[in-house]
Amino acid sequence: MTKPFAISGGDPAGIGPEIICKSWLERQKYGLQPFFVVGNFLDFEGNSDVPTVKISEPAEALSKFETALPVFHIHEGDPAVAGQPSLDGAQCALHALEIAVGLARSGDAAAIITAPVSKSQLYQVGFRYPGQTEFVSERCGIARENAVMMLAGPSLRVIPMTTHIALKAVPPLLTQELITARAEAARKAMIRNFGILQPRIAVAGLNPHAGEDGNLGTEEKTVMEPAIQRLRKDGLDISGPLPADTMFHAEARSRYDVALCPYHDQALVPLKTLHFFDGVNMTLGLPIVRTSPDHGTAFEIAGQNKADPRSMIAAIQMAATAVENRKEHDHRVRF
Ligand SMILES: NC(=O)C1=CN([C@@H]2O[C@H](COP(=O)(O)OP(=O)(O)OC[C@H]3O[C@@H](n4cnc5c(N)ncnc54)[C@H](O)[C@@H]3O)[C@@H](O)[C@H]2O)C=CC1
Ligand SMILES: NCC(=O)COP(=O)(O)O
Repeated sequence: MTKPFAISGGDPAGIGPEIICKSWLERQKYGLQPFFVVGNFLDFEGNSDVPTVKISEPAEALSKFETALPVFHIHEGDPAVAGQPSLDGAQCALHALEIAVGLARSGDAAAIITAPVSKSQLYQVGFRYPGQTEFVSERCGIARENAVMMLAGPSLRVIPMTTHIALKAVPPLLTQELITARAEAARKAMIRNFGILQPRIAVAGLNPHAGEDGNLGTEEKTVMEPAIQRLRKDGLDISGPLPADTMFHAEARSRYDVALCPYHDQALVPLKTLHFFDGVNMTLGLPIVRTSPDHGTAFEIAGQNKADPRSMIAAIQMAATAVENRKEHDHRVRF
């Protein structure tokens, strides 16, 4: 590994600084690649007993990482007050995200790991994206509607085919084109990021009991089945639409590598139930590697030394896995 990872600091009033500092403390135990954090130096200096060092070039992180947490200082301002989000903190989070993506795009960072942001705080400072997934995708030249979110833990990977939208907006968006695009993205992502050369994809139905043969909703018959059949003809190992209530127990999970779900909570409820403390959010289809812990800012416990860093550690580890696998498997995938 010749380039360090960039971690965008997230909302500085949340648990981001704490889980980043704790991850640095655990760097040897978990064999973490060198990383640096992008944010306001003051939010990390004195945040805990972790030594910090200001860097002005990402490459400096490589030599400094063993003895201190390297901070790429990009935002002037007072340090945030833990648990009290502010507009200045939201600006800092947004600025850090922008810079970190740029460093990954330019190749100065080997990957980007994003600490949690508060979407409602970001919306107050002009952020116009559903989430970081769409922001990072657009910065990489991919239209936001083509951004693909995946959450993954040791025993489950899920892709919500629609993300941060109201439930009533889901059925009109669930088209054959969307299912096809998400399935193709899933297939490529399994190969290039995880080295799963023949990925098995399962698709959850939209309605209870996957529509009960058209009696509890028709989207399965009119939209989902035709899309899945065509994908199967094209050579994908894809099953469904499956009743969502019975596809997440252990034996069912052993039959697929990734599950596509029509809407956010259908995917994230099983994932966070199984893997809240070691789940990772990864954006698929990007020229760069972007991962994130699966949880949010947890303002109510910020600054109290209660935050569990394992999801952040898993996000750093998954980024390293993806970087390595891409070297070996990217040539297998046509973009
Ligand atoms: N990747 C991201 O940037 C994400 C950001 N969010 C944002 O986070 C904010 C808060 O969202 P919530 O729904 O409350 O979810 P949350 O994940 O921040 O908190 C849910 C519950 O889990 C606890 N928790 C979360 N992370 C923890 C950790 N590492 N260790 C110990 N306890 C932890 C919290 O204290 C709370 O009880 C929202 O503004 C949302 O937009 C939510 C999910 C992901
Ligand atoms: N529910 C997942 C989540 O909020 C993460 O979103 P993103 O900001 O990574 O797009």
